[in-house]
Amino acid sequence: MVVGVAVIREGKVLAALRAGVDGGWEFPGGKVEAGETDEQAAARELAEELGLRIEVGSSLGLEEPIGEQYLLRVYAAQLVEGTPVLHEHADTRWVGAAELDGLDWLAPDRPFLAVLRALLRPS
Ligand SMILES: Nc1nc2c([nH]c(=O)n2[C@H]2C[C@H](O)[C@@H](COP(=O)(O)OP(=O)(O)OP(=O)(O)O)O2)c(=O)[nH]1
Repeated sequence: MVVGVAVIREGKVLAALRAGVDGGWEFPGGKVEAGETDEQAAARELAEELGLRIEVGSSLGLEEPIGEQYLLRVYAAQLVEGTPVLHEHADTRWVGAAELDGLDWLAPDRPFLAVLRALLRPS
């Protein structure tokens, strides 16, 4: 299982740019380790990758395959403390609902965008 985290602050979500040839915009996070819950993995990865303290909330509800070995779940989270420090990513950006489709997301992430748009822009 891979967990991605949609950190939401003031109506925007934090997108992170994975560096390298297979790069693209993603939800920061990573693989869930043995003995860890999704939520623990999410909090650990956000501290390691970006130096952020978060409060992990609900899953966005979908699971999307990443290749043949992994599934991606994305969790909403609130920022408790910190500003993003780029330990592994090439860039980060706070993105509003209207700007979500303009980023070049990794393919497994795209189905989550509609759910996220509704969260960012409650009707
Ligand atoms: N973190 C993250 N990974 C994603 C997303 N979408 C997506 O396809 N992936 C892929 C990219 C990677 O192949 C894989 C995540 O692996 P990773 O290398 O970040 O995991 P990790 O931090 O635990 O690192 P490691 O096990 O390779 O040391 O999932 C996403 O939104 N967030």
